[in-house]
Amino acid sequence: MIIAQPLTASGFAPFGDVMDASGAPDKLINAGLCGRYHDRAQMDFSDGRAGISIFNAQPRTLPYTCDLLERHPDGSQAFIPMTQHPFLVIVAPDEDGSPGTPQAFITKPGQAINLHRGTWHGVLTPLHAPGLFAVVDRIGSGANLQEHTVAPFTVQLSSG
Ligand SMILES: NC(=O)N[C@@H](O)C(=O)O
Ligand code: NI
Repeated sequence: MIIAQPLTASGFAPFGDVMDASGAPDKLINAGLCGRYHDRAQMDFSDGRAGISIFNAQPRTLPYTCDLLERHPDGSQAFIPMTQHPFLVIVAPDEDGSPGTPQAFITKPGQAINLHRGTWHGVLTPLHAPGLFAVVDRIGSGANLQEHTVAPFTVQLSSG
């Protein structure tokens, strides 16, 4: 059983970026009526181009069982929730081309993530309906997908 930890930029740094509107904005724009949290994610594509898609994903129940991790060798992948619902993020370090020990995070409402290119992760895992997300990732040739079956593990939100 893996207990999901609150998502923080520092905790997630080995895997990707956390984007949100917390703290002071980097810029005030639009006559001071809008805070811009500027350039908060490192997009990276080996070729092709960046594309924006909308995902409508089925919510999962907890405890969540994961038996597959994947990664995108040719590009980063950002998941930007279109609701205030928290969602589950499962990632793992690479160990000689295979996923190492997985880690799970639970987002706070309003947090978005950008998985760095090649980061092992579980597929998008909403916990509440609607599971609506804007997704920014690579549009290009080839599958840009490496999947790895893992020994099934379960994820829960807290030990309580
Ligand atoms: N398949 C797809 O576009 N999405 C996955 O990569 C995912 O991480 O959810
Ligand atoms: Ni993915």
